[in-house]
Amino acid sequence: MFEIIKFPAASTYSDLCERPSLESRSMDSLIDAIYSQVKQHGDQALIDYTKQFENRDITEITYSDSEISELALQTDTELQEAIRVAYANIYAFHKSQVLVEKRIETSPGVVCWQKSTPIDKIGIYIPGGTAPLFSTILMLAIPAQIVGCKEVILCTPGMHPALFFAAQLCGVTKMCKIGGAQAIAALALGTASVPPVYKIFGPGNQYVTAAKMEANRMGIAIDMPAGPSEVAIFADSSANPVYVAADLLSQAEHGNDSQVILISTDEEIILQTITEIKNQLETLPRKDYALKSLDYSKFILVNQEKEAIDILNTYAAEHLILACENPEQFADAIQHAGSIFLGHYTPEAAGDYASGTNHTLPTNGFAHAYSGVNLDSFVKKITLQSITKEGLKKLGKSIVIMAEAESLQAHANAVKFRMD
Ligand SMILES: NC(=O)c1ccc[n+]([C@@H]2O[C@H](COP(=O)([O-])OP(=O)(O)OC[C@H]3O[C@@H](n4cnc5c(N)ncnc54)[C@H](O)[C@@H]3O)[C@@H](O)[C@H]2O)c1
Ligand SMILES: N[C@H](CO)Cc1c[nH]c[nH+]1
Ligand SMILES: [Zn+2]
Repeated sequence: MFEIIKFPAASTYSDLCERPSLESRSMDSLIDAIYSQVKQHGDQALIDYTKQFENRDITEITYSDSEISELALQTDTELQEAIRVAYANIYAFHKSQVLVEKRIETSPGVVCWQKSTPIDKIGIYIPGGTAPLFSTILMLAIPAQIVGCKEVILCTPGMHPALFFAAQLCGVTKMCKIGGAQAIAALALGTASVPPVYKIFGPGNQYVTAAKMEANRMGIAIDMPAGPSEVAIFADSSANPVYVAADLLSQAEHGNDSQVILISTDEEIILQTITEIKNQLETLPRKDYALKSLDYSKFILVNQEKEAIDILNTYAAEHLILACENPEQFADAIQHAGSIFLGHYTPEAAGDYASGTNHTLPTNGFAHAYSGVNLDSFVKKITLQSITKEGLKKLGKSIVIMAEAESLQAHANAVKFRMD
């Protein structure tokens, strides 16, 4: 579990960058069955699955407004204040991402621009199987609130009062008592109680992820194929092993299949971090999850920073912490990662909760192609253009030549007739 891999002697890039395998094939028939039951039996299927998978009895699918208010009020006042602090920072960072309209005259008399409009109906999944991740509500409902999504349907199997407090604060319009693949199927297909949505957001376990992929195959947009949480840390000799160990454990405690990786140019830092992990594990309530995911962890000793950079760019971590002397310079060399945390006082937990950035990020190497959730995830961008008679006269010749070369005479005519 705590074996040190000496790079490059012992391993190839692909060995080092391997993830815990996700059992997606074996899941297919379960997901098909869940979708087909939800399609046929609607709310009743949701009630039955909630009993079967969670041993929870529900009679209604949605919470009433008064239930939400009563449960929200049970949130500890100190926690309410902490959530408000996080809300303000997340709001400010996401508000700064609003599209500023720019009209570009691409050629004389030809003006093009973009506007963004909200996705009217979205579903947000908030994991609640083993930990009530109310912070994820802030990450998904605040941007939706900023852009003005009309309906925000939240599904969670969790019951923590802060889930209800955060949902109220962020203007969630409907809250459902359901979790797992059945909740995603309900958002995709719609039932009497759950409206079908255009896009589904949110992380979750392998059942949730597989159900989101199925929704995507049906033509419903999803934020990204999110999977088990992961963190990679680069630590040089300036790093503090107590902090590094705490950061690694902060992801390892998420779930059995989380993956944590430490890369260092200093063997002593790795050894001290391993000792610290063992110490800190002793008092962790979720020690069992952390221990399991440490099975997938890697401790890699490199000779120079360049090797670390190459490994990290191949791995494309969901979170990358740079516990080194020159984090800005190091970050400049990173091309693939979900979110980067610079310096000894920037733990990933800050971004998980309250610094302002979004914590819904691409895992499993998807950071090679996907961005994390941001304001753009909640809008569509519409392009607009306006051309004057003079503008069309000038540009028209090129359009006609291209249209005729593509054998599309009607396209050419649409321009020609206006030029004549
Ligand atoms: N990538 C990210 O941004 C991110 C963020 C936070 C959490 N996560 C991940 O989210 C996950 C949360 O998982 P969780 O399990 O705690 O909560 P969850 O809410 O995702 O899943 C719980 C649901 O799974 C369903 N389920 C459980 N066992 C089942 C079975 N045998 N068959 C069918 N359905 C079953 C149940 O319906 C239950 O409601 C973790 O893996 C964590 O790492 C990822
Ligand atoms: N680290 C998780 C994303 O991978 C997000 C989270 C929520 N709460 C704590 N952490
Ligand atoms: Zn976390």
